[in-house]
Amino acid sequence: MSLDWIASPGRPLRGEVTVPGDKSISHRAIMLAAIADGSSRITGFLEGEDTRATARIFAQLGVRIEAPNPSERIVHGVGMHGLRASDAPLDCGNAGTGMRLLTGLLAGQGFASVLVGDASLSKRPMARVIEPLTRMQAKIAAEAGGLPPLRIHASNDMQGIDFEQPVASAQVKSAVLLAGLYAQGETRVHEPHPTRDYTERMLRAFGWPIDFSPGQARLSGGHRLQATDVSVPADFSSAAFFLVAASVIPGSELLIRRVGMNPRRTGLLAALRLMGADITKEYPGEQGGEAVADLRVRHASLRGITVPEQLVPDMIDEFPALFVAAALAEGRTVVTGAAELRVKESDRIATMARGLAALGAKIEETPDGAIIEGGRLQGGQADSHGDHRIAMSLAIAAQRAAGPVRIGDCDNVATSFPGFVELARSCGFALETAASR
Ligand SMILES: O=C(O)C1=C[C@@H](OP(=O)(O)O)[C@@H](O)[C@H](O)C1
Ligand SMILES: C=C(OP(=O)(O)O)C(=O)O
Repeated sequence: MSLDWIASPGRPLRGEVTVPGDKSISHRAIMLAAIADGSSRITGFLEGEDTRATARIFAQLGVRIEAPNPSERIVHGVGMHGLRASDAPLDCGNAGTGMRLLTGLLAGQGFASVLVGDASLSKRPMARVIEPLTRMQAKIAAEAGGLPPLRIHASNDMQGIDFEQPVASAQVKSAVLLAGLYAQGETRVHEPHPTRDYTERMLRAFGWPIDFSPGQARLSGGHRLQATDVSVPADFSSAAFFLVAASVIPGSELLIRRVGMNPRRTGLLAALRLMGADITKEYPGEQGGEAVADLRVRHASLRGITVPEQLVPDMIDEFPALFVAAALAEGRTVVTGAAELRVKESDRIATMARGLAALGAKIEETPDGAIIEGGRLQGGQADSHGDHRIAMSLAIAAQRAAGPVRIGDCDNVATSFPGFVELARSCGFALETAASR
């Protein structure tokens, strides 16, 4: 039985919130710690379904992982060649990041693996990783159309490549770099636009020689990783829902604590500020080698903008929330260059267009974005299509609707944001859960 949410017009948001650990960093921390020499302690680990699936997979591959406390893992690394075959398929759940990065990491092992996922992940394109990995001599079979399950055969003769990436994707870049650890010679990746660089930064933290700058990365195979402790900052993408919610609900003022501020993640901050948002950065610092800050957000009257295309990769997961801000702003917002949204957990252009239209918004889909006329929202029914970010975005929209909104199929929020309902309520959201009808 799945869960619906009933979200109602809310009161001003007030107080302080701390959102869970970064999903991208948590996946990578488990992966690198698993193939390092020695034991690594991960703190701030995201207890989400996606990252727990990745941890479970490494346990299946013979890595001992302890969980002494919530959000903490001790990973007893088995070294570069210590992973062992699993008889059972490796279930990545809902996680594109898990599946794509694991495909790269497992491509150069001396044993075969099968990667599977849930209904949503089973529809997501994997050819984008299979193609470069095949050029590196990996042997990977997919279903028709390059879809999961992926059957990865043993390969002991991976070769480095010089890869010109057609789409800006940190997952594809990371898959190629992780395969490059096991390849002979040099692996180079060039991106059409810089994307999040967590794999590169974490490889360096684990002692692997790597050269990288925005838009390019280069490493050679044949080294080893040394265990290190990883302190995971709070996920900007989870903070994003509170940034938008407090911006659009009159009378709100929220403080969001110690949020990861890697510039490849904070495009939404720039977009919201262009719209007139009142968000200030306080106490900038560092956590686990990443920039962090407290973010203070106060309600402001937002106006529509044309979202600069160069911001798109830096806010790729934040468009569902941005669409809500746009639907409540004065004037027109235009999004272009964001066709990647169509191959996420759902087609996020279509699901947001449908969801917001059901609440009376004027929103027109385009092949690579949307045109949204700001205005008023009404109550009604909207479906998240099992997509965590759509569910949370619609819950924000409902805080400004004229009546309650029933949001269908919200279980998957636990993939990235366990505890969202409780945290949202604690600062003023009107949000109830109910069994699906
Ligand atoms: O590398 C990562 O951790 C991620 C990269 C992005 O995907 P793409 O690489 O497909 O753009 C993002 O949407 C996803 O949530 C996490
Ligand atoms: C796209 C996302 O994640 P993934 O690709 O890992 O499923 C997301 O969290 O918005």
